[in-house]
Amino acid sequence: MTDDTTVPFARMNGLGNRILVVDMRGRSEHVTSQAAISLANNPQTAFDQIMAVHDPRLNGTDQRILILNADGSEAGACGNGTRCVVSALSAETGQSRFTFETAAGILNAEETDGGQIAVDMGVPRFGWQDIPLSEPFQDTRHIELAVGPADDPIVHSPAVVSMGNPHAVFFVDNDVWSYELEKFGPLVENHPLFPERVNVSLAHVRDKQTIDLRTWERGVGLTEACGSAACAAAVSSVRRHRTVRHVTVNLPGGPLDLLWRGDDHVIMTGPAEWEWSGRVNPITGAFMRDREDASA
Ligand SMILES: N[C@@H](CCC[C@H](N)C(=O)O)C(=O)O
Repeated sequence: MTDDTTVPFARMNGLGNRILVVDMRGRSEHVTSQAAISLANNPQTAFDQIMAVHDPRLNGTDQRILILNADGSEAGACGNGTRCVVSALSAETGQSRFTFETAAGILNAEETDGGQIAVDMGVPRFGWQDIPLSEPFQDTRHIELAVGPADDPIVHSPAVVSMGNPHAVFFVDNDVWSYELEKFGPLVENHPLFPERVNVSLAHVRDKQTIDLRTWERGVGLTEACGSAACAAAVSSVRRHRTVRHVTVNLPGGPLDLLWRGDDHVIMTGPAEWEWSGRVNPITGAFMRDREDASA
Protein backbone atom coordinates (compact mmCIF):
# COMPACT_ATOMS: atom_id res chain seq x y z
CA MET A 1 0.00 0.00 0.00
CA THR A 2 2.61 2.58 -0.97
CA ASP A 3 0.86 3.70 -4.17
CA ASP A 4 -0.41 7.23 -4.52
CA THR A 5 -3.83 6.37 -3.08
CA THR A 6 -2.26 6.28 0.39
CA VAL A 7 -0.51 8.82 2.62
CA PRO A 8 1.70 8.44 5.70
CA PHE A 9 0.13 8.71 9.13
CA ALA A 10 1.26 8.39 12.73
CA ARG A 11 -0.71 7.20 15.70
CA MET A 12 0.17 9.47 18.61
CA ASN A 13 -1.35 10.69 21.85
CA GLY A 14 -1.38 13.83 23.97
CA LEU A 15 -1.88 12.72 27.59
CA GLY A 16 -3.88 9.75 26.33
CA ASN A 17 -6.03 11.81 23.93
CA ARG A 18 -5.78 9.47 20.91
CA ILE A 19 -4.61 11.28 17.79
CA LEU A 20 -3.94 10.22 14.18
CA VAL A 21 -1.65 12.71 12.40
CA VAL A 22 -2.30 12.24 8.67
CA ASP A 23 0.16 13.75 6.20
CA MET A 24 -1.92 15.37 3.44
CA ARG A 25 0.90 17.62 2.20
CA GLY A 26 1.04 17.70 -1.60
CA ARG A 27 -2.52 16.36 -1.87
CA SER A 28 -5.62 18.23 -2.95
CA GLU A 29 -8.21 15.85 -1.47
CA HIS A 30 -9.36 15.74 2.17
CA VAL A 31 -9.67 12.95 4.70
CA THR A 32 -13.32 11.93 4.34
CA SER A 33 -15.80 11.45 7.19
CA GLN A 34 -16.22 7.89 5.92
CA ALA A 35 -12.47 7.24 6.35
CA ALA A 36 -12.55 8.79 9.82
CA ILE A 37 -15.47 6.63 10.98
CA SER A 38 -13.86 3.50 9.57
CA LEU A 39 -10.55 4.25 11.37
CA ALA A 40 -12.38 5.16 14.59
CA ASN A 41 -14.23 1.84 14.57
CA ASN A 42 -11.07 -0.25 14.12
CA PRO A 43 -9.53 -1.12 17.54
CA GLN A 44 -5.99 -0.67 16.10
CA THR A 45 -6.60 2.86 14.89
CA ALA A 46 -9.42 3.97 17.25
CA PHE A 47 -8.82 7.67 17.80
CA ASP A 48 -10.38 10.79 19.30
CA GLN A 49 -9.15 13.25 16.63
CA ILE A 50 -7.54 13.11 13.20
CA MET A 51 -5.17 16.01 12.57
CA ALA A 52 -4.87 16.26 8.78
CA VAL A 53 -1.76 18.28 7.92
CA HIS A 54 -2.15 20.12 4.59
CA ASP A 55 0.07 22.52 2.63
CA PRO A 56 -0.19 26.11 3.86
CA ARG A 57 -2.55 28.51 2.07
CA LEU A 58 -1.64 31.71 3.88
CA ASN A 59 1.69 33.54 3.76
CA GLY A 60 3.58 33.18 7.01
CA THR A 61 2.04 29.84 7.97
CA ASP A 62 3.87 26.49 7.91
CA GLN A 63 0.90 24.17 7.49
CA ARG A 64 -2.89 24.13 7.45
CA ILE A 65 -4.51 21.70 9.88
CA LEU A 66 -7.99 20.25 9.44
CA ILE A 67 -9.44 18.35 12.40
CA LEU A 68 -11.94 15.49 12.42
CA ASN A 69 -13.64 13.90 15.43
CA ALA A 70 -14.23 10.16 15.77
CA ASP A 71 -17.82 10.56 14.50
CA GLY A 72 -16.50 12.16 11.28
CA SER A 73 -17.55 15.71 12.26
CA GLU A 74 -15.17 18.65 11.97
CA ALA A 75 -13.65 20.41 14.98
CA GLY A 76 -12.25 23.94 15.03
CA ALA A 77 -9.55 23.33 17.62
CA CYS A 78 -7.66 20.48 19.27
CA GLY A 79 -4.94 21.32 21.77
CA ASN A 80 -3.57 17.81 22.34
CA GLY A 81 -3.61 17.08 18.61
CA THR A 82 -1.75 20.31 17.85
CA ARG A 83 1.04 19.24 20.22
CA CYS A 84 1.22 15.90 18.39
CA VAL A 85 1.52 17.69 15.02
CA VAL A 86 4.36 19.84 16.38
CA SER A 87 6.15 16.77 17.72
CA ALA A 88 5.80 14.89 14.39
CA LEU A 89 6.90 17.85 12.24
CA SER A 90 9.76 18.76 14.53
CA ALA A 91 11.08 15.15 14.45
CA GLU A 92 10.95 15.31 10.65
CA THR A 93 12.39 18.78 10.04
CA GLY A 94 14.34 19.74 13.18
CA GLN A 95 12.27 22.93 13.26
CA SER A 96 11.00 23.85 16.71
CA ARG A 97 8.59 26.75 16.02
CA PHE A 98 5.50 26.48 13.85
CA THR A 99 2.62 28.67 12.71
CA PHE A 100 -0.53 26.81 11.72
CA GLU A 101 -3.69 27.85 9.91
CA THR A 102 -6.73 26.22 11.56
CA ALA A 103 -10.47 26.75 11.42
CA ALA A 104 -10.08 28.61 14.74
CA GLY A 105 -7.46 30.99 13.31
CA ILE A 106 -3.67 31.21 13.20
CA LEU A 107 -1.94 29.28 16.02
CA ASN A 108 1.71 29.49 17.03
CA ALA A 109 3.38 26.54 18.71
CA GLU A 110 6.87 25.56 19.79
CA GLU A 111 8.77 22.66 21.21
CA THR A 112 10.55 23.76 24.36
CA ASP A 113 14.01 22.67 25.51
CA GLY A 114 12.55 20.22 28.01
CA GLY A 115 10.74 18.34 25.20
CA GLN A 116 7.35 19.79 26.15
CA ILE A 117 5.24 21.57 23.54
CA ALA A 118 3.66 24.97 24.09
CA VAL A 119 0.69 25.96 21.94
CA ASP A 120 -0.76 29.46 21.80
CA MET A 121 -4.44 28.47 21.70
CA GLY A 122 -5.52 32.03 20.85
CA VAL A 123 -7.97 34.35 22.56
CA PRO A 124 -11.10 32.87 24.19
CA ARG A 125 -14.45 34.28 23.11
CA PHE A 126 -17.31 34.72 25.57
CA GLY A 127 -20.16 36.27 23.55
CA TRP A 128 -23.23 34.01 23.32
CA GLN A 129 -23.17 34.22 19.50
CA ASP A 130 -19.49 33.21 19.45
CA ILE A 131 -19.93 29.93 21.32
CA PRO A 132 -22.62 29.68 19.81
CA LEU A 133 -25.75 29.51 22.00
CA SER A 134 -29.22 29.42 20.48
CA GLU A 135 -30.50 32.21 22.75
CA PRO A 136 -28.97 35.35 24.24
CA PHE A 137 -27.13 35.21 27.56
CA GLN A 138 -25.37 38.38 28.67
CA ASP A 139 -23.30 36.72 31.39
CA THR A 140 -21.69 33.56 30.01
CA ARG A 141 -19.84 32.92 33.27
CA HIS A 142 -23.01 31.12 34.46
CA ILE A 143 -25.80 30.19 32.09
CA GLU A 144 -29.18 28.78 33.04
CA LEU A 145 -28.85 25.07 32.42
CA ALA A 146 -29.25 22.23 34.91
CA VAL A 147 -28.94 18.46 34.72
CA GLY A 148 -31.22 16.32 36.91
CA PRO A 149 -34.19 17.23 39.14
CA ALA A 150 -35.01 20.97 39.17
CA ASP A 151 -34.99 21.11 42.99
CA ASP A 152 -31.72 19.15 43.35
CA PRO A 153 -29.72 19.24 40.10
CA ILE A 154 -26.66 17.01 39.66
CA VAL A 155 -24.77 19.87 37.99
CA HIS A 156 -25.94 23.32 36.92
CA SER A 157 -25.02 26.80 35.66
CA PRO A 158 -22.03 26.03 33.45
CA ALA A 159 -19.62 28.64 32.21
CA VAL A 160 -19.51 28.67 28.41
CA VAL A 161 -16.67 29.75 26.15
CA SER A 162 -15.33 29.28 22.63
CA MET A 163 -11.69 28.24 22.29
CA GLY A 164 -12.29 27.95 18.55
CA ASN A 165 -14.66 25.15 19.55
CA PRO A 166 -17.58 25.30 22.00
CA HIS A 167 -17.20 24.39 25.68
CA ALA A 168 -19.55 24.18 28.67
CA VAL A 169 -17.74 23.87 32.00
CA PHE A 170 -19.67 22.78 35.12
CA PHE A 171 -17.81 23.70 38.31
CA VAL A 172 -18.44 21.00 40.92
CA ASP A 173 -17.78 20.77 44.65
CA ASN A 174 -17.10 17.03 44.74
CA ASP A 175 -14.46 14.82 43.13
CA VAL A 176 -14.94 14.89 39.33
CA TRP A 177 -14.95 11.07 39.34
CA SER A 178 -18.05 10.95 41.55
CA TYR A 179 -20.31 12.15 38.67
CA GLU A 180 -21.79 9.97 35.91
CA LEU A 181 -20.50 12.18 33.10
CA GLU A 182 -20.99 9.35 30.59
CA LYS A 183 -24.74 9.51 31.31
CA PHE A 184 -25.40 13.26 31.13
CA GLY A 185 -22.49 14.31 28.84
CA PRO A 186 -24.37 13.29 25.68
CA LEU A 187 -27.55 15.06 26.86
CA VAL A 188 -25.70 18.35 27.36
CA GLU A 189 -23.65 17.87 24.16
CA ASN A 190 -26.88 17.67 22.15
CA HIS A 191 -28.96 20.19 24.16
CA PRO A 192 -30.91 22.62 21.93
CA LEU A 193 -29.12 25.53 23.61
CA PHE A 194 -26.01 24.51 21.64
CA PRO A 195 -26.78 24.58 17.90
CA GLU A 196 -23.28 23.26 17.04
CA ARG A 197 -23.27 20.85 20.01
CA VAL A 198 -20.75 21.37 22.82
CA ASN A 199 -17.81 19.79 24.68
CA VAL A 200 -18.90 19.15 28.29
CA SER A 201 -16.50 19.34 31.25
CA LEU A 202 -16.60 18.89 35.01
CA ALA A 203 -14.11 21.13 36.82
CA HIS A 204 -13.19 20.87 40.49
CA VAL A 205 -11.03 23.72 41.78
CA ARG A 206 -8.55 22.25 44.27
CA ASP A 207 -6.81 25.52 45.08
CA LYS A 208 -5.93 28.84 43.42
CA GLN A 209 -3.44 27.10 41.10
CA THR A 210 -4.99 23.68 40.48
CA ILE A 211 -8.07 22.37 38.70
CA ASP A 212 -9.17 18.73 38.21
CA LEU A 213 -11.04 18.18 34.94
CA ARG A 214 -12.97 15.48 33.10
CA THR A 215 -14.43 16.00 29.65
CA TRP A 216 -17.13 14.49 27.49
CA GLU A 217 -15.95 15.54 24.03
CA ARG A 218 -18.33 16.55 21.27
CA GLY A 219 -18.25 13.94 18.50
CA VAL A 220 -16.18 11.52 20.59
CA GLY A 221 -17.32 10.81 24.17
CA LEU A 222 -15.26 10.48 27.34
CA THR A 223 -11.56 11.11 26.69
CA GLU A 224 -8.36 10.88 28.72
CA ALA A 225 -7.59 14.53 27.99
CA CYS A 226 -8.98 17.52 26.12
CA GLY A 227 -6.57 20.43 25.70
CA SER A 228 -9.11 23.01 24.56
CA ALA A 229 -11.35 22.01 27.51
CA ALA A 230 -8.39 22.60 29.85
CA CYS A 231 -8.10 26.10 28.33
CA ALA A 232 -11.86 26.62 28.71
CA ALA A 233 -11.74 25.55 32.38
CA ALA A 234 -8.72 27.72 33.14
CA VAL A 235 -10.22 30.93 31.71
CA SER A 236 -13.69 30.24 33.15
CA SER A 237 -12.19 29.70 36.57
CA VAL A 238 -10.35 33.04 36.38
CA ARG A 239 -13.60 34.74 35.28
CA ARG A 240 -15.27 33.31 38.39
CA HIS A 241 -12.37 34.52 40.58
CA ARG A 242 -11.57 30.95 41.64
CA THR A 243 -7.98 30.67 40.35
CA VAL A 244 -5.04 32.76 39.18
CA ARG A 245 -4.12 33.05 35.51
CA HIS A 246 -1.40 30.39 35.63
CA VAL A 247 -2.70 26.97 36.69
CA THR A 248 -2.15 23.23 36.44
CA VAL A 249 -5.13 21.38 35.01
CA ASN A 250 -5.17 17.70 36.01
CA LEU A 251 -6.83 15.55 33.36
CA PRO A 252 -7.37 11.77 33.60
CA GLY A 253 -4.30 11.35 31.31
CA GLY A 254 -2.07 13.75 33.27
CA PRO A 255 -1.41 17.44 33.92
CA LEU A 256 -1.32 20.39 31.52
CA ASP A 257 0.19 23.80 32.26
CA LEU A 258 -2.17 26.65 31.39
CA LEU A 259 -1.31 30.33 31.26
CA TRP A 260 -3.89 33.00 30.36
CA ARG A 261 -1.47 35.74 29.39
CA GLY A 262 -2.00 39.46 29.87
CA ASP A 263 -2.61 39.85 26.11
CA ASP A 264 -5.55 37.41 26.50
CA HIS A 265 -3.86 34.54 24.62
CA VAL A 266 -4.05 31.13 26.32
CA ILE A 267 -0.81 29.13 26.32
CA MET A 268 -1.15 25.39 26.87
CA THR A 269 2.02 23.35 27.55
CA GLY A 270 2.29 19.57 27.73
CA PRO A 271 3.72 16.42 26.17
CA ALA A 272 3.06 14.49 22.97
CA GLU A 273 3.89 10.83 22.41
CA TRP A 274 4.53 8.90 19.18
CA GLU A 275 3.14 5.31 19.09
CA TRP A 276 3.46 3.86 15.59
CA SER A 277 3.18 4.79 11.92
CA GLY A 278 1.70 3.47 8.68
CA ARG A 279 -0.06 4.45 5.50
CA VAL A 280 -3.76 5.18 5.07
CA ASN A 281 -6.14 5.75 2.19
CA PRO A 282 -7.72 9.11 3.15
CA ILE A 283 -10.89 8.38 1.16
CA THR A 284 -11.72 4.89 2.44
CA GLY A 285 -9.74 4.62 5.70
CA ALA A 286 -7.98 1.39 4.59
CA PHE A 287 -4.61 1.36 6.35
CA MET A 288 -1.43 -0.64 6.87
CA ARG A 289 1.14 -0.35 9.65
CA ASP A 290 4.80 0.14 8.71
CA ARG A 291 6.56 -3.21 8.83
CA GLU A 292 9.01 -2.38 11.63
CA ASP A 293 6.13 -1.14 13.79
CA ALA A 294 3.76 -3.96 12.94
CA SER A 295 6.28 -6.56 14.11
CA ALA A 296 6.89 -4.75 17.41
N1 LIG B 1 -9.28 16.73 22.10
C1 LIG B 1 -9.31 18.07 21.69
C2 LIG B 1 -10.59 18.75 21.38
C3 LIG B 1 -11.29 18.04 20.27
C4 LIG B 1 -12.39 18.73 19.55
C5 LIG B 1 -13.72 18.53 20.15
N2 LIG B 1 -14.16 17.18 20.27
C6 LIG B 1 -14.72 19.36 19.35
O1 LIG B 1 -15.50 18.82 18.54
O2 LIG B 1 -14.72 20.57 19.55
C7 LIG B 1 -8.35 18.95 22.45
O3 LIG B 1 -7.35 18.42 22.95
O4 LIG B 1 -8.53 20.16 22.47
